[in-house]
Amino acid sequence: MSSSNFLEHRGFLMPSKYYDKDKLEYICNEFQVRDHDAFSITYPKSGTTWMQEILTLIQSDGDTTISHTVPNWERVPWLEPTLFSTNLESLPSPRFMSSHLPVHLFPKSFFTSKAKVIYTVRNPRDVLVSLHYFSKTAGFLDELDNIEELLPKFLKGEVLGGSWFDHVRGWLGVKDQVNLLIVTYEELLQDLRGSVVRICNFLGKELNEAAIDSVVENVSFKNMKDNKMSNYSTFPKDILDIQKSPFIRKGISGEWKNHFTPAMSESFDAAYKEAMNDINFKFIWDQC
Ligand SMILES: Nc1ncnc2c1ncn2[C@@H]1O[C@H](COP(=O)(O)OS(=O)(=O)O)[C@@H](OP(=O)(O)O)[C@H]1O
Repeated sequence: MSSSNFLEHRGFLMPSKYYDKDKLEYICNEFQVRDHDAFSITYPKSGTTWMQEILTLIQSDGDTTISHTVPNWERVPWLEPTLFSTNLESLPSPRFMSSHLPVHLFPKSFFTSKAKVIYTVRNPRDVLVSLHYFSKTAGFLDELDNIEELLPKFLKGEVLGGSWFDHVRGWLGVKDQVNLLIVTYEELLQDLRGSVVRICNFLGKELNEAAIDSVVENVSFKNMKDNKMSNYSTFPKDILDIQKSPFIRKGISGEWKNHFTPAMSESFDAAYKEAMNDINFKFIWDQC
């Protein structure tokens, strides 16, 4: 992943083709968040697309018409890239939007609003593996054959999204000051129904049992993999070529164990411990 592919803006690294500083500054300083907005925020490869699907189906009371006819990037449109054309300002409330932004670049108006953030986090070891496969798919990333080469770059934050540690620490740092729900990818895997109910409660959205059943069924790995409006098969191939590696690829936790050597694991653990030492929050993967 050559650094020349990236735009670096105040610690945030994104493909220079699809991000620019002016837009990032506009989003941070001028974008007007509304009280009824809800944002899905993620570090890349942490469950973004999964959460987009969950939010779409919650918003439609489990009706699949939209999730089967409108691509995910239009259903829960992106805040910061220049790649997509949705005019967020003209969308009616309540708006559901997606973002990879670190907290220090997020719209300032959010912090004085009643808007909500769902922050989805995933074991960074699995994020790294997922990113490795994504680099085969994404035309804007240099493919790295070897996860071993990617690991030091990931630990230094020289990858898509910048530093995982800074991203997670930043959002955790405001969790008691704003309307923020932390959801882990691993919780979604372990208890999808319970997680959907928790998200509904957070959003103040009442769904009956049948609607919840429909959300859970339609956001399953298999159904999303088969859904052309979620699996990126309709996306321009020069940007994402899912023939090279599927976007909805494996969908499990703990895959890192098949890819990390003991030395890689040791170096990851040491960096993790140092960066997350003073965080007063235990993730599910911290217990094992
Ligand atoms: N329904 C469902 N169930 C389980 N896992 C799922 C699901 N949908 C997406 N995924 C997995 O999420 C990974 C992609 O992450 P993101 O959507 O955050 O990628 S991106 O940041 O938008 O590029 C990627 O993970 P890996 O399989 O580990 O590569 C996807 O397979």
